[in-house]
Amino acid sequence: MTCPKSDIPGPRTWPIFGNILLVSQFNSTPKRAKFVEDMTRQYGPMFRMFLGPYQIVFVQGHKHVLDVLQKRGREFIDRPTFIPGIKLAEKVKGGSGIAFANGDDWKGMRRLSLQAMRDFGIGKSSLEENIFEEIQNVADDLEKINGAQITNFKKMMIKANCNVIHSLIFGYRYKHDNEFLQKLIKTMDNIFSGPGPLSASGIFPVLNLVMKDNFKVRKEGLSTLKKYIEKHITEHRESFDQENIRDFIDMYLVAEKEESERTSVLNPAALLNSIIDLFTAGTDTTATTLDWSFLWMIQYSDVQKRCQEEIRKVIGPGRMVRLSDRRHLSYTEATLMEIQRLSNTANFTLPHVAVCDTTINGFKIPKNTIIIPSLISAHFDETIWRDPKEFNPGRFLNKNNGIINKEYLIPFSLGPRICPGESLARSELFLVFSNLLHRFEFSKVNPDDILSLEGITGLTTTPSPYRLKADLR
Ligand code: HEM
Repeated sequence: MTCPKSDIPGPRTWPIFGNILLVSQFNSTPKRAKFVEDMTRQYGPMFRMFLGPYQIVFVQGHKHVLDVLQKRGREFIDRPTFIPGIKLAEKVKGGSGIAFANGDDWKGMRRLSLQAMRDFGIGKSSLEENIFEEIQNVADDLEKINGAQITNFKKMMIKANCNVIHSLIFGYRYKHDNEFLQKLIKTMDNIFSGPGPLSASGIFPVLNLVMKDNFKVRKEGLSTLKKYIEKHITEHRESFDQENIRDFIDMYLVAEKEESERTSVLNPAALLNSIIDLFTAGTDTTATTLDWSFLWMIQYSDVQKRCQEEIRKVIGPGRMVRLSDRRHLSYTEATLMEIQRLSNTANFTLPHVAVCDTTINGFKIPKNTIIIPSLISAHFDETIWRDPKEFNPGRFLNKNNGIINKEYLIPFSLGPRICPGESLARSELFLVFSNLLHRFEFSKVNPDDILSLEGITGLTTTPSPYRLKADLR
């Protein structure tokens, strides 16, 4: 047995501050992947930085990411709720929900949200019907402007996704031109525009004066969303009928009743914060992935044509593509997989933390070390993928047109903290993508338009601004 190596490579640290400027740069740069690439060139694929007293270790490459998230996922299961960036955000919210909760609180609300997605969503026709309604609304809008330039396609996708989650949680949707829907989306934008969990100004508040870490905007966004959710919870309590469970809130009310005799982890603050998490984690991620999808399709029109040809053959004219068609639409499925591999809407997972003294790749990892597994590094790992930077849906297909290499694609992370919205997101991605391709031809506004396929990082990684047009087929 070899002794663990003690010092993980990393930049020189300063007393008290550690590497605060570098961590801030990581936190706020629109080119996060490039920042990590540069650090990797200097220090190797596993490197560390210090945010004040807190050590942050970046883990890269498929093998080590898999080890940390899945094989030994229990050793890195928690979130670093002790760091000020998270503490502050939780204080504004007034408690924790799912994404930044640990222990029994996390387990209780995560279980309930998974159950909600099972009961109201995945595999149930009601979810499919909800998504169809959203697709119809988007298609109507596209038809109205048939062939005209669209500069903010994501906005259309956000409305649709926001409604799907809204129906799941509150039991109803908005028309796409409804003023409340616009306000809700703006509120979520404000929440996303705030600093990430590794914010340095969370540790040294004086930095708020010089940094762009805008807690104020996030605070206002969270407080507006809280009021909105509270109003719905009150209305649900008043109209609750055990025989007619309408949505996630009703499901919580049932669980609350059943558990009230015992010590329960379910409480109104946990419900409120879990709804905030489902909303914020679920809307932007899926919409951004769809935004990426159509960008790839106008760049690779040959792939678009092949998907459309497959859909035409399997579905024919006159009906929508359904989830049950997925297994017959392998090329379309493989295309979506390749889009997710290259787009990396989430470049990294949320921060994890070592719950005990342990090791990664032979390096000593003391308890409470913050771990940032890189999903993008696993998707570009040359030991797994041939020509990883190339767009090639064929890498997910065998010669019989069957799906392969699924296990290496990890946009939703892996292990105990794997995204609980994965099935919902995959259903939405497939239905929206295939049905819109079935009805419209997407293309560059001008064939000479040069598209950037480099992402801009905020809390998610979005495409650089682009324009496209959609013509009825
Ligand atoms: C394409 C869409 C999506 C992508 C790429 C995505 C990706 C991720 C990733 C990478 C994580 C972090 C996992 C980790 O830290 O190891 C995560 C967590 C999470 N996601 Fe998603 N997600 C998507 C859609 C959704 C949807 C639709 C929902 C809910 C309706 C959702 C809810 C959550 C929640 C609540 C967490 C925190 C889980 C926990 O801490 O236990 N996500 N997601």
